[in-house]
Amino acid sequence: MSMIQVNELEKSFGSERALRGITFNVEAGQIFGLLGPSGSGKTTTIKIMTGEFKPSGGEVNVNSYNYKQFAKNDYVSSLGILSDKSSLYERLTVKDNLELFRKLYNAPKGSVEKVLKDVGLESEIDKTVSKLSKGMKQRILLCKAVIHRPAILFLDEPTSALDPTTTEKIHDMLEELRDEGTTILLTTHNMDEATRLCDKVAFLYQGIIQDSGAPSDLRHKYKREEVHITYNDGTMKTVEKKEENRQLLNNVLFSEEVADVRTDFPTLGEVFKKVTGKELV
Ligand SMILES: Nc1ncnc2c1ncn2[C@@H]1O[C@H](COP(=O)(O)OP(=O)(O)OP(=O)(O)O)[C@@H](O)[C@H]1O
Repeated sequence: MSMIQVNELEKSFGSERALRGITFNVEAGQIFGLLGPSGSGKTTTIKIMTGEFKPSGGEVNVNSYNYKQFAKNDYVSSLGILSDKSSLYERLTVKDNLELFRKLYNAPKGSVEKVLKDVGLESEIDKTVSKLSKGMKQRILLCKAVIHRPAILFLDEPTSALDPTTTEKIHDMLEELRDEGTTILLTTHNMDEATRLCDKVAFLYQGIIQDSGAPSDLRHKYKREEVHITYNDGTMKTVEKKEENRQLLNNVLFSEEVADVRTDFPTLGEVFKKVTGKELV
């Protein structure tokens, strides 16, 4: 079942076309990654789905709601949102912050303790937010976004500028949420994150989806059919993997003169560069 359906979506700001007709679907229980460099339209796409921006053209349906219904309370309460605008009350404790949101969303008692345990911060429950590290605050923001167990989670760069340990903890939590059936749409610049987490990604560049698919399918699609051979004397040779070289390549595997044989399997970052001509930074 498709949880998110985006069809020929357009968004212009004055004469600037931030989104130029993008189309994609996200299935229920998938983690979908929108990947693109700064200014490619990732945040604009999320803001349309959270009801902050109106589309200039095209169609968007999320969880059976059409974008014209995105201001409805029951739509809004089915979402969890983490963006650079998400914030906490710095002078309140972690518990008081999360209790506020628990009550706002009518989540059951005990949800605060449970969600803090999920991110490994149960021991910080009585700490004042201003005394937490940046990585801890980000994990508490994620707690705030998921305290009511939303059906859909929108995450705008959830791990940017976080250390590897915190990033790992956030990834574990997102995988758990996915396993519980939450549909997650995230934006990232981080290709390792996308490769590890996403069931499907879309490469967004200049407001256009340049290609999309499962990370491993995209890596296979754009791999070069070449074999790099290094001989014992240090010389190297690149041979195209095609029928007329079959005998040569078969022999290489058993040759005593060959030190190393390598094929190209590009990273998702290399695929992005191949498709868009641009580094994903
Ligand atoms: N409120 C706005 N008013 C005018 N232009 C905007 C507005 N929001 C976004 N834009 C423009 O739309 C384009 C896409 O911006 P967007 O924020 O969606 O990019 P992004 O991919 O999320 O970038 P980043 O990775 O830097 O967050 C940019 O050219 C930006 O200047």
